[in-house]
Amino acid sequence: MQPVDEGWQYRWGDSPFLADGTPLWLDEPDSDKHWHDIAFPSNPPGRKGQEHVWFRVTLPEGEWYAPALYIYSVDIILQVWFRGELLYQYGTFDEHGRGKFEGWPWHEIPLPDGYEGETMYFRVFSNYTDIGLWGEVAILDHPDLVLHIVSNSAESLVIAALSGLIALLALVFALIQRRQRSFASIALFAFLTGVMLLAESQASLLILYQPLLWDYLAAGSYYLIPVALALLLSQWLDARRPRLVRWLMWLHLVFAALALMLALLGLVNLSSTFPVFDGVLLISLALMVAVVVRNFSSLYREQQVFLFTCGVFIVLLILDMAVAHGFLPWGRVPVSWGALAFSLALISISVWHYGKTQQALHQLTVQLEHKVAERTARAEALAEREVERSRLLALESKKSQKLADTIAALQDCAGVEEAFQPLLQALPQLYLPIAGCFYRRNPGGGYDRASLWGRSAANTFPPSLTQDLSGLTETVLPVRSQDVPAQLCFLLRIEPAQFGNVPEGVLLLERPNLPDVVKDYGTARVVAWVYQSVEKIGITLSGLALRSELQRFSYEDSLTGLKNRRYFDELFRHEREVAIRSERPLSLLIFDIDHFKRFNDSHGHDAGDEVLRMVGRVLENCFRGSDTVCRYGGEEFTVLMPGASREEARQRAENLRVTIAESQVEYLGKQLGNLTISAGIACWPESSPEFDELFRAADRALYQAKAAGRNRVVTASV
Ligand SMILES: Nc1nc2c(ncn2[C@@H]2O[C@H](COP(=O)(O)OP(=O)(O)OP(=O)(O)O)[C@@H](O)[C@H]2O)c(=O)[nH]1
Repeated sequence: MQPVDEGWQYRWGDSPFLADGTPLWLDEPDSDKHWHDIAFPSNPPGRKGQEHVWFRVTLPEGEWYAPALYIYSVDIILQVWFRGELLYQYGTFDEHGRGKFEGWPWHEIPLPDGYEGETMYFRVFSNYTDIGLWGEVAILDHPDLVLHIVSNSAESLVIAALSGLIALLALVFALIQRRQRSFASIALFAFLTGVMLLAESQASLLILYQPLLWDYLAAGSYYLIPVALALLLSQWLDARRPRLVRWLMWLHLVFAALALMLALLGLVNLSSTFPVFDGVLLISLALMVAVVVRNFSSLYREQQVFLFTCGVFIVLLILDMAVAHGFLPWGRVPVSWGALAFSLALISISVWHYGKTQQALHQLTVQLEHKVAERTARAEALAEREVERSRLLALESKKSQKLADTIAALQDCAGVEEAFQPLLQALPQLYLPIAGCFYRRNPGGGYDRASLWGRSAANTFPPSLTQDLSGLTETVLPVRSQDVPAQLCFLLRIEPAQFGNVPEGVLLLERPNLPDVVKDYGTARVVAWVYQSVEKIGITLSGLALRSELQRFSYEDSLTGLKNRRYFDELFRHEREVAIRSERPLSLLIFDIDHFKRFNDSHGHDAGDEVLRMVGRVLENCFRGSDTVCRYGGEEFTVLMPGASREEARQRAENLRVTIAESQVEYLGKQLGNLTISAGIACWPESSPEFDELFRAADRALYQAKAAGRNRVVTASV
């Protein structure tokens, strides 16, 4: 490639044309004074609003197969004259030599043989800020030119493709992610960058030779880049209400739409919108930079990196702009490198994010697995606990049923003594599988082992306990599962107790050994149940004791301790049946104390009571166990003697009479003399074949004894 960078001359204005269309300036004698030297055929000094300029150059020596003159770009339309002929034209010149902007393509002008040393003329029209050729002008072979173009553009094409790919990926993310708007803005930014790089690359014309179309695309994407940037910024700084940024976004959007529309309608030249845009861009970039700098610290690290690369990209764009407007000498500004930096930043951020996401996912998976394992274990424990709980409940309900049966059996008993038999039998069934032992109070006041159950219970529980139950601590509610002692002690109390408030029995149990899963609450529950069961048994036995006591009271004479009249009446009926059935005799003795009124009167009622008690004691000794002695009322007594004949009865009565007559009555240390009794006897069937007459017969005999002078026994005869 041979740069054409020497011998350039320019001449403001447009050449007049001969009738055959040849410009006069091509072959004007004495023309050198109109032509001025210039280092490069671009923007000659002293334009003063002129829209036409001519350049000429003498083509240098060179050896080429198919030489062509390569011009990077032209502002804005061009005719190339060589050897008096129009060799090349870009754009359409009207009769005034003016024309419309038709894009900024690169130009290849094939050179005829022997061009070396000859002068080439360039007629340029421009109503744009710049006028003239632009970039570089050089001679090279056609294939080399193609290669040159391709290699010039390779970088941009690759980066454009990369940007396109990123745009696509960001678009996909925008569709599937939550932070859609950010991704959509990044997609737009990357897409615009890609399009701009492709459209601005020289190779685009090799793909499709539509310079104006590519320029529209370049302009559109270029104009919209600040829109994407502002959009992104406004989203990232959403919390800070970046009104200025939004306003700039709308400004650029409206500008892009207006510029492209007006250019397409032919109302303005597309080229003339560039300087305006660049001016606006400079201002809005400065404002956006200010906003970013102010809020930089509130952004995420990746946003900062992204904005930093955007900044690099924008600086390159500004440099490119400065070159385009001639503020800087021509040189290729690596705008694509800015885009590359942007793409790489995005890729790195994505990779970093991916890594972080993977890491977070991994952690999440580990956490989830951990949680699942934890929950499974908890569920299993709960299930196990539930099984054990229902087992415990089933056992409890079985035992409660057993307790109910036991209580019912106890209630059927006539008294406490009788009740202890079924109770001792029931205890092992009530409390197993808890090993235990029940002690019953002995007459000496200590406690003897009465029932023992469960493995190793014999070694655990001693055969007896001392009266004071030393070494034992009574278990009382409430208990906490954690505090349950190794040995439990429950006292069985019966009210009213025969011996005051002393327990009638002691239940010792080992601590219930429950499965771990129910231990925390189950142990206390079982202990409470046992406690309540002992209480219930105690209450039941107390009921029995009370019942016996009441029964005793209803049949007993409280003064003498002998059976009373009610008892006598019932017994008499019973013995009557037995006697009739067994045909055994039944004798009845009725007696009363002689002149008891007199005794009472002379010694007092209390002394009389003592006499009655004394008679009671004598009676207990004078009769057999099978004979029943009753106080029939007042000072009148009866003795029922089953199986006793009349004679036997008489003898016992006589024995009684003598014993009483001989007994000294002593009251309050004073001897009160002797008393006598009178008695009447009747015997079935000897003295009274009619049973119903038996009592009356005995009574009559008593009356006869009284009448006969008292202190005697009269036997009723038939
Ligand atoms: N101290 C005492 N006196 C009683 C009790 N029950 C009845 N008496 C008395 O017993 C006396 C019975 O008197 P009577 O029925 O006249 O008979 P008596 O004086 O024993 O005369 P005879 O039977 O004819 O010998 C009355 O004075 C009653 O008050 C009692 O529980 N205690």
